[in-house]
Amino acid sequence: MMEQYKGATFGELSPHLFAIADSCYRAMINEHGSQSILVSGESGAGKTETTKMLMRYLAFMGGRSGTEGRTVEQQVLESNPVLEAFGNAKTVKNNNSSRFGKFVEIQFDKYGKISGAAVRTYLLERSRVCQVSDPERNYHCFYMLCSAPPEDVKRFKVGNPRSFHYLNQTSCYEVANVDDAREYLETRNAMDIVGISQEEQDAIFRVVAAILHLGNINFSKGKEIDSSRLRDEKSINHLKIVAELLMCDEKLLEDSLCQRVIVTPDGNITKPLDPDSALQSRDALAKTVYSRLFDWIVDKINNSIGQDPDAISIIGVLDIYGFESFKVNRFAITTFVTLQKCKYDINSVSKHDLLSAHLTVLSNCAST
Ligand SMILES: Nc1ncnc2c1ncn2[C@@H]1O[C@H](COP(=O)(O)OP(=O)(O)OP(=O)(O)O)[C@@H](O)[C@H]1O
Repeated sequence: MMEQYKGATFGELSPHLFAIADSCYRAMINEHGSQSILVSGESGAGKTETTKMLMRYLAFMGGRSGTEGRTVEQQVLESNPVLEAFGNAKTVKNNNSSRFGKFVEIQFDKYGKISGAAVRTYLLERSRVCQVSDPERNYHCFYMLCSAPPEDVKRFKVGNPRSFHYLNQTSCYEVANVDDAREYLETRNAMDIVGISQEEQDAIFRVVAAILHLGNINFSKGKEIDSSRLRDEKSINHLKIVAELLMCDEKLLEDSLCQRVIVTPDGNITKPLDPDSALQSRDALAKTVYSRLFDWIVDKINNSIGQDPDAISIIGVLDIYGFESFKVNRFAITTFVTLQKCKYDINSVSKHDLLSAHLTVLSNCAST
């Protein structure tokens, strides 16, 4: 199919994503300018699969033959299973839904050959780490770790996913035709390929396990007014495990959950948190640690692939978030507020205005 579309005039053959990739590659060569392909559509429409096929076509056109070792394009394609383990989850619409935006930048030299690449990710859905509802699941990596070989389950102190609060808010633990135990081994294998060492892999899964235990820490009222303390022996035990896995001081960890530090010009003031606020600070920590882990993995992949500072042009492929429809959509509410701030009358808003409001919200999210 790639051979058929290679060099064919656009529109001459049936519509195909290879026709788009081919005209994009030719435009880059003939007009000496960088190009971008935007892949958009509803969740589950096939954007991520399309992005992978577009990359295969660009590798077919711009790949180097006879290169020793793994080529840039192979490495980009091989990074997908790692990104999907940490950034994809089962949703209502798609068993393998990307919960982040991805811009793959493929760099070309003056001969039109691929010389480097970079993967940039946007707006990982952090809330999923702590909050998930039926019939959806949390990120794949959590279930993979719980289904790991017995020695790893013991080493990372995990077990049945039903015993973790961040996983048992929904009754969905398995995905049809997906074997989490096999996916765990395949993800570790994919990590080997993208240059993540065994030691680093262990550290990654320690963080994943720590987040699961963090979610099982609960609080009750402390002695002082509006203060909190660990609720019971179970919570104390989970805190100990988190501190051990994250290699941090147990007391400092507890303080960071039960207290808030206010920075003032006259010095720092420590204020206790009530049990509800302590729960919020627990969830905030889990979300922050997870999104930093994700960013670290993306950086690691980029270092391993390698960039070409002398690239003549690039082809970017943007795989954006799939559109979804919720009963309560907080993003839409934020957009509505933004529209009101912009003094729009909501009843006379055109699609174009709505889109620019969405973009304003997106860029605000990105900058905060
Ligand atoms: N070209 C294809 N051939 C066969 N199956 C496909 C193809 N494209 C997509 N699918 C099927 O549809 C599912 C959803 O595709 P994909 O994950 O690419 O959707 P998406 O648009 O990226 O969704 P989201 O926005 O939720 O991430 C895939 O897991 C696969 O089973």
